[in-house]
Amino acid sequence: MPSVADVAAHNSRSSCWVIVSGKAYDVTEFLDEHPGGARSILRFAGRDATAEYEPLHPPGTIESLPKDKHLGPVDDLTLEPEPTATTSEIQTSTSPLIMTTSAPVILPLSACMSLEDLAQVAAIKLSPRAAAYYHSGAETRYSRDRNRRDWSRIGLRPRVLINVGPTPRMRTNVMGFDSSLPIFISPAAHARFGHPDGELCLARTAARMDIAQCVSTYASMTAPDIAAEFFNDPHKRGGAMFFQLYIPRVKKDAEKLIAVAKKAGYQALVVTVDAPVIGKRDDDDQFQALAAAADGGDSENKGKEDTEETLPPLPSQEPGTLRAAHNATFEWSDLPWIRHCWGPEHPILLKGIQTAEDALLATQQIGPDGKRLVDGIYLSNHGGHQLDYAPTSVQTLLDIRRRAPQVFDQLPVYVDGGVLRGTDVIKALCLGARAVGLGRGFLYALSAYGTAGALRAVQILSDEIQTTLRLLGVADVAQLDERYLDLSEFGIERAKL
Ligand code: HEM
Ligand SMILES: Cc1cc2nc3c(=O)[nH]c(=O)nc-3n(C[C@H](O)[C@H](O)[C@H](O)COP(=O)(O)O)c2cc1C
Repeated sequence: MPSVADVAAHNSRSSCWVIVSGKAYDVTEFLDEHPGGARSILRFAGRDATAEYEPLHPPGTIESLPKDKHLGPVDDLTLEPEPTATTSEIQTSTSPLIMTTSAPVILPLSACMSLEDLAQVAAIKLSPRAAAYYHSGAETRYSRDRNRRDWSRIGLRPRVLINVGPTPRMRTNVMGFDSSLPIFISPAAHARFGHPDGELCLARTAARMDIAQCVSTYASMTAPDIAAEFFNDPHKRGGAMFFQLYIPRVKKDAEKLIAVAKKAGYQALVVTVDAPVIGKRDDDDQFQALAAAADGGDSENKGKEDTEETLPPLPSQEPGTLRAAHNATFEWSDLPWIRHCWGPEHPILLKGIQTAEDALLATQQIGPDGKRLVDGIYLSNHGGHQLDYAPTSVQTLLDIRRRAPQVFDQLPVYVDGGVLRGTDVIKALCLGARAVGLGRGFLYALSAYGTAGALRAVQILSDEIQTTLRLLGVADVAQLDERYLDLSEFGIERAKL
């Protein structure tokens, strides 16, 4: 049984032991294989890494190391774990607060009237590390910010004196599954950064509010545990469970992920195609660098000034890290392989389509059985996390409408990016989307108030969608179209009456 002192003696790249949940592991050989990069582990060489490791990795992750690397329980864990920079008040150069308030008051849930309110509570509650991760955007953050802005550049044109009845119809079909609302939960990694129940909060919300949840490959809980929470929820009214797949570098790993998702009962596969490499998010990278510096640098360079020799590589230059962990060779011709692994019964969506050209190509992918390989396209720029200056979903919707309008007749189109209001959802539907996903909206809601926060977010959106429909004079979301929009800010004028 190793002692804390034994572990502390293995504090370098040449011999690196860490403690996680009271047990010691030899991670020396694993360092260069770690998708989060060697440096993120080296910071904890010879120390307790639980606080950093735990919210990021699903249970069972470190247990998958070869058995001979399990060194057993640490016998004198009476020592207080060292505080690490994870919990300190590190702020990146852009201080990524979600929203600034002159007086940071935590609104009670009952007083949260919008998703912005929930985001404001989250901004106060989230650790700086989590705020950096959730709020970050690629490079100049242009795409992230434009996502939100573009919805506000579209005006609404209400028709009056129309009897829409007391409750306009909001139900729709999302990937073959009935949904109480034209919204769904976009896949987002690391929900346990925001709340200890992480993705389970969202699974309960999907089940109880009868909407779909798309679970990330990098969820902080296992895909089977999240699905079990959804399917066994005692208050379940409906909903659906989709699995989001990043194609890993090793094809066999993709096959394993798909097999696990199928076995767990996931009902649609959402293949993310905009991430052959992870985007350059300065806030995130800077946070990690500041945290390492606050800890005194990695064990080999502790206390030393940054010099040409000691300067750590940029995250993308570390071998095998997250930036390079995805399969950069995946292409259209691989879709039959994905369909083969996933099987014919359940739908496949491509997430991250950003041009009319690719939307059209998606409709043209035909399998050996003569059927379409893809059942829907999902327009997204990944919340501005991937390619900076990539188009917003509004721009891509307009691009498809102008250059390949037949796409809308051939495949259902889903969108996300910058959506926080019922009016945003309505605008997307008017432009031809079937349903709209929210990423940060749900991350902030669960970070603010766990399951109750996420449930509240759906209630708010439902209320806003319903109010908007009534004020527009529309009785059913299926009746929405471009006539209800003012697109003059995009240079699109209406024909004469
Ligand atoms: C015990 C010490 C460990 C620490 C401190 C640690 C830390 C981290 C950090 C900070 C990231 C996020 C990197 C980013 O988002 O930029 C990460 C990602 C990752 N780690 Fe670890 N890790 C540890 C062990 C492991 C082990 C043992 C495995 C697998 C056997 C693993 C698998 C992964 C994977 C797959 C990711 C990428 C997906 C994700 O972002 O969740 N990690 N890790
Ligand atoms: C913190 C965070 C994590 C994300 N993780 C994933 C992921 O694991 N897989 C994925 O396909 N998309 C991921 N996305 C992108 C979302 O699915 C979605 O496209 C985006 O959040 C929509 O923009 P919004 O956050 O403005 O709603 C993530 C986005 C954020 C903000």
